[in-house]
Amino acid sequence: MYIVIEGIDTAGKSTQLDILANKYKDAVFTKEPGGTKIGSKLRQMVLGGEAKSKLAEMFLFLADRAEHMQEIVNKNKNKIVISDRSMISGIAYAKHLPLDDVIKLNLLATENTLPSHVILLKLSKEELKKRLSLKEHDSIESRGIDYLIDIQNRMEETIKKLNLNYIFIDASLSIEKISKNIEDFLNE
Ligand SMILES: Nc1ncnc2c1ncn2[C@@H]1O[C@H](COP(=O)(O)OP(=O)(O)O)[C@@H](O)[C@H]1O
Ligand SMILES: Cc1cn([C@H]2C[C@H](O)[C@@H](COP(=O)(O)OP(=O)(O)O)O2)c(=O)[nH]c1=O
Repeated sequence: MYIVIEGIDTAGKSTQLDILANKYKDAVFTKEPGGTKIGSKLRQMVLGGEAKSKLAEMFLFLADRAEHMQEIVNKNKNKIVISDRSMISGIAYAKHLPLDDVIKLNLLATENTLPSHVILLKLSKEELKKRLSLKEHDSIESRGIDYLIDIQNRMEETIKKLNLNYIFIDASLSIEKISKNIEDFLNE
């Protein structure tokens, strides 16, 4: 199983991953960007906002993704792998490029491996505003509310287009309800 949890910043991914970590003690928990040795360097570079070119930024994420796929996901095929973000973020955040082109680049980076289960936590604009106001922003988050809602829509579109096995969950439900929905989905 290769399970990914997706959602824009503050959707509640880390909160649900903490709960999953208690339930799936033998699973491999990982993240993009930054799940590998070189990935942690790429993460620092990309989230620090050093890249002036949007294309350069996307290729840094793609380099991270290729290494992560080979070293973490593919090397643990006999285990449950649960990842904070995936190619779905990669495709959705590369908003300046046509969806089909970015999908092709991402499939190249992942050697066509797709997640077996996708959990998308979806925020309303109002809830997103509330949550962002409580948080210190990195260079990507500080691009704004409408930007992030657009990304969320692109995540939905990507998941449907790739024909993935998914659940969309209202991220403003209680933490317990969300966790129950996730559990039911993974046990289907
Ligand atoms: N279901 C929820 N209802 C209300 N607040 C939540 C919920 N899930 C998470 N939060 C809060 O929202 C903020 C962002 O959650 P977090 O899990 O860090 O999101 P992400 O990892 O997606 O950025 C945190 O302050 C967290 O406590
Ligand atoms: C995986 C990925 C993330 N991102 C963005 C989404 C986030 O704003 C940021 C890093 O995500 P994340 O690790 O969720 O940050 P945080 O620790 O602050 O929750 O990078 C992309 O732009 N492209 C990508 O391919």
